[in-house]
Amino acid sequence: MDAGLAEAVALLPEWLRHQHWFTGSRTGPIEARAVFATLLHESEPRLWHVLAEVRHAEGVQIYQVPISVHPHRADRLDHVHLGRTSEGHVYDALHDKDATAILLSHFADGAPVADGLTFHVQKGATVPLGQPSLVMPGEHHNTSLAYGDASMLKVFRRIEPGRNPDVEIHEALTDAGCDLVAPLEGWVDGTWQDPQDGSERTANLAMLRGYLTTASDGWALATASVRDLYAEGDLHADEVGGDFAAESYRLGMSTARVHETLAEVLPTGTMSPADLAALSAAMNRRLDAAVVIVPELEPFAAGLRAHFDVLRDRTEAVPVQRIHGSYHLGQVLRTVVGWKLVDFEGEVLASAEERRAPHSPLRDVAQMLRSFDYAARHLLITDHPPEDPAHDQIVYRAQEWTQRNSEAFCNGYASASATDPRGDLDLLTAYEADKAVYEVVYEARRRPSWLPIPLAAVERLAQPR
Ligand SMILES: Nc1ncnc2c1ncn2[C@@H]1O[C@H](COP(=O)(O)OP(=O)(O)O)[C@@H](O)[C@H]1O
Ligand SMILES: O=P(O)(O)O[C@H]1O[C@H](CO)[C@@H](O[C@H]2O[C@H](CO)[C@@H](O)[C@H](O)[C@H]2O)[C@H](O)[C@H]1O
Repeated sequence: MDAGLAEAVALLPEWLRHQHWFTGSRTGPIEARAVFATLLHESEPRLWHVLAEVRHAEGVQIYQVPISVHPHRADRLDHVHLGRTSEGHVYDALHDKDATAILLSHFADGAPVADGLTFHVQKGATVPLGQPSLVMPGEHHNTSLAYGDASMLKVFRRIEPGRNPDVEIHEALTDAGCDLVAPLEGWVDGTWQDPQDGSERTANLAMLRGYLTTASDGWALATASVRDLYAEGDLHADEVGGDFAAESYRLGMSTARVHETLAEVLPTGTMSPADLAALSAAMNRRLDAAVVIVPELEPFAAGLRAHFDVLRDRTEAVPVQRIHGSYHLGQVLRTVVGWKLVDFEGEVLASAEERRAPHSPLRDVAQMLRSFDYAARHLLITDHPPEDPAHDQIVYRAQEWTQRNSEAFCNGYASASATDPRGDLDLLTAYEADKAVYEVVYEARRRPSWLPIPLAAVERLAQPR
């Protein structure tokens, strides 16, 4: 391996430990080695495209880490400085505008860049050459670059062999003419040899899609509405200026339409009674594992199990299809022409196989209902903790807000679909309870101060209906 590259790869473990998108164990030793590296640019900045195999306390994962090397320290990149090697200073290339311009230029070339790295452009798409890139702010699981307001390049960080569901679903919906997502413009494929058994592996590494201008994310809009409600403690959700129910209704309609198109263009099937029993068992297993990680779940376990066990006794099959998979208010953007859905990658803690599997669309609906509950309750933690005299009143208002928006969402969904999601309340509730259990583990690991949100949901869901 190139000596300068080897020195740069040696800097990765300490840096990875602090990246939000690193899903491995942050404590204990981390080791990294390049399984695939391509020199994309020779002179300043030297640009390496690297796939690194990363070993940590909980396992082995592959991460995509493009790095740029400058002979002199670049002050503007101080926040993404990995360290120094004999060749110069090493940076996270995705924050380096010189490097990201080079990356984009490879789409325009339209030819394989090197062994195992191929940039594809969708027919009719324009690559926004010359537009400077900006990393999308926020704590995300990948790194997305906006090139002006023309296109957005999403660079997947954790790489798993096979098609990435985000690319697969954007391609299917774009080809179907669906205008409820940003249109797919291109993608990057990588092929490398598995370091364990030498077999060839291929994966989607990045995705170029149209930039949605005038977009506000659903979480920001919904929580602004909740803030309005909290400020008027005596008024109900339908009486305050920032009522969100009409948006929730429209979001329900857009969700139903995306589900309908996905069912038209991607494979569908059914969950037989035996499959439902297996789903019930899987939900119970997830709960068992979660109770070990978060013992506060224990008092509610029996109540939750009742929702999962109902699925075991079903006698009729349930239709399944590709769905969003990790649906929440942060995954929907409100533009002047309506709601758009983003990020079809599925749940970050789920396996690649689970993320590609077909499910009932009710799973997405249940997840969005959980998100309404999150939006309603998250300010309780910071602004109205239990010791605040207004706490109980605000909790009541939060429940009203959740109920109002959940109903509006389901009404909107039912108006645009042959199915009212409340028609199968048992399955909907089981999915909600399963997601709440997932959230308990997610928050315990990543945002412990938010743990009361899913714990309150678990407590509510554990009561008999
Ligand atoms: N096409 C787009 N146009 C404008 N903003 C977008 C677009 N796609 C995503 N975003 C914004 O970027 C954020 C990150 O994108 P997302 O696909 O969810 O990445 P991640 O999986 O890393 O969270 C989204 O929450 C959204 O606010
Ligand atoms: O966005 P991802 O697909 O990576 O999903 C993960 O992160 C989400 C948090 O950003 C997490 O969602 C949970 O918190 C949201 C508020 O931040 C809330 O709206 C969701 O309802 C709640 O589940 C998601 O669970 C996790 O997989």
